[in-house]
Amino acid sequence: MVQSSILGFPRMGANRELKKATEAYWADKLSQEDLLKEGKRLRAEHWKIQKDAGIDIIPSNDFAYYDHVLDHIQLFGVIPERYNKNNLAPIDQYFAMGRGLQKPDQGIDVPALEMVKWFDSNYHYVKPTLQDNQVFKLSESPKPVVEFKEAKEAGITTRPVLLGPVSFLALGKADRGQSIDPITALDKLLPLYEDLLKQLKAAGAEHVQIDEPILVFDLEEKVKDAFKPAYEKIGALGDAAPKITLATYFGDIVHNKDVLKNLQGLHAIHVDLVRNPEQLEEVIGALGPQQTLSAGVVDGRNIWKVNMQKAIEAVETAVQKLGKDRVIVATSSSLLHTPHSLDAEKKLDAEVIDWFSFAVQKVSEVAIIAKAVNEGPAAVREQLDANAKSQKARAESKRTNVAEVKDRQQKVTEQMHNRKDPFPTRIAEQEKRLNLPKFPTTTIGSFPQTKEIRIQRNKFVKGEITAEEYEKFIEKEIQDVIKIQEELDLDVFVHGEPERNDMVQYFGERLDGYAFTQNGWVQSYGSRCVRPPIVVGDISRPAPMTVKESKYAASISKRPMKGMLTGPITCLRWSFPRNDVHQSIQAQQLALALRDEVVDLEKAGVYVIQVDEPALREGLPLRAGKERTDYLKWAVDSFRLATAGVENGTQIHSHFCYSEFQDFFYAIAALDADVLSIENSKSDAKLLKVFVDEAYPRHIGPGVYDIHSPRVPSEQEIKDRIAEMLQYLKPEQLWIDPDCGLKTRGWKETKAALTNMVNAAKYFREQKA
Ligand code: MET
Ligand SMILES: [Zn+2]
Repeated sequence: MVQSSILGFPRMGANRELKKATEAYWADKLSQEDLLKEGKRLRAEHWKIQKDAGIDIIPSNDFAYYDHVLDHIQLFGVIPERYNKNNLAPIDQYFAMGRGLQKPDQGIDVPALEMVKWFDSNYHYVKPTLQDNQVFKLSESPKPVVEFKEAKEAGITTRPVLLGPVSFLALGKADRGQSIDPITALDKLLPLYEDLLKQLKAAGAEHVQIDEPILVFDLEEKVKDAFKPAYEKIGALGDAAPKITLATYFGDIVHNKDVLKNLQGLHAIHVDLVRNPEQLEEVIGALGPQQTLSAGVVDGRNIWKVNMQKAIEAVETAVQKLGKDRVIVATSSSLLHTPHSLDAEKKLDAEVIDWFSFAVQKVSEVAIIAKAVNEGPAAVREQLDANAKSQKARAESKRTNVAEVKDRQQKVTEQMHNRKDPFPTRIAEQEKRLNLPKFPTTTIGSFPQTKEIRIQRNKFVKGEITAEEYEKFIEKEIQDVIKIQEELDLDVFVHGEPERNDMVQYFGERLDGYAFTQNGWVQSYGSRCVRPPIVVGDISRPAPMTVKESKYAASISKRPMKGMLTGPITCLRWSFPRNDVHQSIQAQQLALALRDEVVDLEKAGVYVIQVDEPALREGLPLRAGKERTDYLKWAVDSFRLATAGVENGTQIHSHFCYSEFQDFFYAIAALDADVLSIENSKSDAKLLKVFVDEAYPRHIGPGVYDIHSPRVPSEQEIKDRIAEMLQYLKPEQLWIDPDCGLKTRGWKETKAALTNMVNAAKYFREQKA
C-alpha cells in the first residue's frame, strides 16, 4: 500500500503558543518546567492532528524550542567553550547559543552563534560552529529518543527526523580564529549517529527520516564524496538501526544522481516534486531495486491547495514503475514554512479562502491523495470533486484574469526599462537641483516605531479613532522627525515611515491582487514569526500609496525629502507568491504599480526616491546556471521598470541589507540606481573592493554603523569606517548613512548615533574641501 507521510509540522501552535511561552520564559515570567510542559503539550497536539487525519508516517523531533539545527548542535555537543563557562541549564545554554545571553550582574555576556537563512526560505538556522580539534559528544538523553518515546507513550509511533551528518557539517563553519573545514570532521561525527540510531531502534523506532537537503546544491567534490562512506557506515548497522528515508527538498537532485547510486541500500529517498516535478523519472531510474520513493507532492513552502489530480498523476506514475509498496505520498518539505491552520481565518473572503491550504489542511490533503491511490478515486470522490471545483474557480476567477493588467504587461517595451540619459548626465542635473554637500548624510527610511505609534495604529485598526484623527497623528509624527532631522543637520530627509506596519504589508494592503490573513504566522527565527501577505491575483494600484505622506513631509522640510518604496522583488519574496503564474510575471505587475507611484511622487515634488530591495539577494536561485541568470534578468528588469519613468533630475536610490554580492555584481550595477545604500558595518570593507574592480561609477552609501544593536558608535569609530571606505571609493561617490532603517531602535540611541555620524561626515567634508 502507498503510505502517507509528513516531513515536519509547524512548531508554534495554533495561536503561537510556543512564541508566547519562550518569550515569557526569557522574561522570567514562566518557569522552565512550564515551558517544557508547554512544548510537550504542543507536540502531542500536533501528533494528534496528523494521526486523526489518517497519516501513516508522522514525524517526531521536528519540534524545536528555537531551531532544529541548534537542537543538533546541542545533541552532538558542538558547543563552543564560551557557552560552557557559566554552568547553565541545558535549555539556557541552548538559548544562549541561539540568541546570546547577557546577565551583567552574574558576569555573563555571550553573543549568539551566527544565524543564516535556511536555503532560499525565510526561516533562519543557527550555524554549527566547529573548533579545530572538535570533539563530538552525544547528549545523555538524546532529544530524538526522548521525543520518540514521548509520542509512543501517547500512542503514536513516529518517524524521528534527524539532520544528516553531511548536511549538518556542510552547513557549518569554523569558529572565529579556527580553520577547520567542517566536512573533515565526518569520521569523528559518524559514531554518534550510529549510537543515536541504535538507541532509536532500541526504543522501538522502525523508521527514521534523515534530511540531507544539501543534495539540492551544486556540491564541492569533497562534500559529494562524503555521502558514500557516511551512508555505508550507517547502512552497515542493518537491523540494529531503523530503516532510513533520506530526505531532500527545495530543489532537484538530478545533478547529484551519482550520489544516489551510493545510497541505494537505504530504505527510501524523498524528493520535492512540487518545486521540481520533472525529476520524477530520473530519480525513479536511480533507485535501487528494493528502494522506496517518497514523493513530495504537497507544497510545504506555500499556502495553495494542492491540485489533487496532478498530485495523484505523479504518484500513479511512480506506482506504475515501483508498485504501491514502494511509494510514499508526502509533503514536499517540512510544513514548518506554512501557517498552522485556516480555521483561524475569519475575515478572508469566501472566494480566496477556498484556494488556500495551511499545515492542518495540507495534512489532510496528503491523506486523501494516498487514499485515492490505494482505494481508487471513488473512495474520495467528494474531496476530489471539491478540489477540482476549487482549482477551476481559481483559474477562472476575475482576480486571476484582470484584462487591464495583462494588457498593460503586453505593452511594456524595452525602452520603459531605461532612464532618459546615462548616469553622468543625470547626476549633473540632480546636483543642480538638490545642491547637496560632499559626503551627504541620510537615513534608510524608518525612524523609531515608538509604543505610541503602535497604540495609535491599533486604535485606528480597531475603529477607536477616526481616519482623520489617525492622519493628524501621523502628520504630527512626520513634523517631529523632520524637526529632529533639522536639528541633526542631516542632508537628505525621510518622513520616517510612521504609517507603515511593515514594509511589504503596507503596500500589499494598498494594491489590488493581495489578501491578508489574521493568523497566518510562519516562524522566521527563534520565537520570531512573520505573517506574509498572499498574492492572490493580478496586481494593480488603484490609487497612490505613499504620496500623501511624502508630499506633506516635503512641503514642511527645508531639505530634499526622500520618498520611500518597497521594490517589486522584496514585495514578492516576502509574500506568499502565486503558483499559477511565473514569479517574473508577478514581479512585473508589481513593478508597473510601483512605476506609477514613483512618477506620482516626482509630480508631487519628491525628487529623491528610494526603492528598497533587501530581498533581491535571497531570491537568488540555489544553483548557478540558467535559472540564476534568468532570475537576475527579470529581477533587474522589474527594478528598472519600476524606477525608469522619472526625469534625469530625479534621483533614484536603492537599499540592500547585504553587501555580499561579489558573485553577481553585474546585476547590482545593472539596476542603474543613482545611489545605493548597502549594509556594510558588519562586513569587511574589503567587500567594497568589487566596486573599484568593476569601476562602478555611481554613488554608494555603505552603512557606517550597525542598527541591530542599541549600542551607540562613537564619532571616532565612524570616522575610522569612513576612512576605510575611502580606500576603496572616491570621495564624490560616498554617502554617509546607517546600515538599515531605525524602526527597531529607541530615540535616545538613534539621536546619539546620528549626531556622531553627522559630525564624522562634516569632519571629512572639511578635510576634503
Ligand atoms: C529591511 S530594509 C528596510 C528599509 C526601510 N526603508 C526602513 O528603513 O525600514
Ligand atoms: Zn535594510
